[in-house]
Amino acid sequence: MSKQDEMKRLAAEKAVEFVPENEYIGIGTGSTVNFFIEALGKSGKQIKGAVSTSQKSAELMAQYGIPEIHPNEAMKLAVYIDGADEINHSLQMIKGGGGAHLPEKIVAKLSEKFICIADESKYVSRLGKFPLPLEVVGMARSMVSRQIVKMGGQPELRIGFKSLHGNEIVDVRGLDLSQPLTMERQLNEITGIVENGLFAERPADLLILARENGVVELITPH
Ligand SMILES: O=C[C@H](O)[C@H](O)[C@H](O)COP(=O)(O)O
Repeated sequence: MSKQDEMKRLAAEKAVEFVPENEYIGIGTGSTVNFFIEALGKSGKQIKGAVSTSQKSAELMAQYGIPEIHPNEAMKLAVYIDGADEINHSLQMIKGGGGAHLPEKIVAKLSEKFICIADESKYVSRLGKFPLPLEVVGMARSMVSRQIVKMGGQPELRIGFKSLHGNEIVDVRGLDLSQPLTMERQLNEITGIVENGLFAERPADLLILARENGVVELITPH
């Protein structure tokens, strides 16, 4: 296992301690969350059910005997566990490297507590090195891209990729993300953008960060 995977596994295993029994929870998407699903399944912890944010996570949950529920069946989720592509010191994030940020944002907003699990390479003082994913309705792709260029960004279509809801993903570099909440709202006002990958309105409440030396830190927003 690579050093980075080892860190992801450590953070994911720690997160299992924060899962309450007999509650509904949310489970995100990605390589870090895959370790979490495995660790939760093997822990023997009993939950009422979990909302998943992708087909891949749902399949893995089934493999480990974790019961799935539809988001519309859950009034609220006790906790949501997910990874991030970047997370800053206020625990605001860029997500959507796997194109799952729309369901992830819905599940995050349904959850009382959002716990992000990550290796130390994801923890940054300023968001923006990782390209920001936009989920875009196909017929608006060019129109949205022109708008993004006017805002100073460089849009790039993720070729051959469709989101869970059949939309396209445009990855954007070069936007000024120094005010993540303002930018999150501004982008979602553009007609044709279904959702962007900034999580500033609903940041994480806790970051479980695994360091290369094997230390796992619990970080709250500051
Ligand atoms: O769309 C994908 C999600 O937002 C993931 O949480 C994010 O891309 C991090 O994935 P990974 O744990 O594979 O780095």
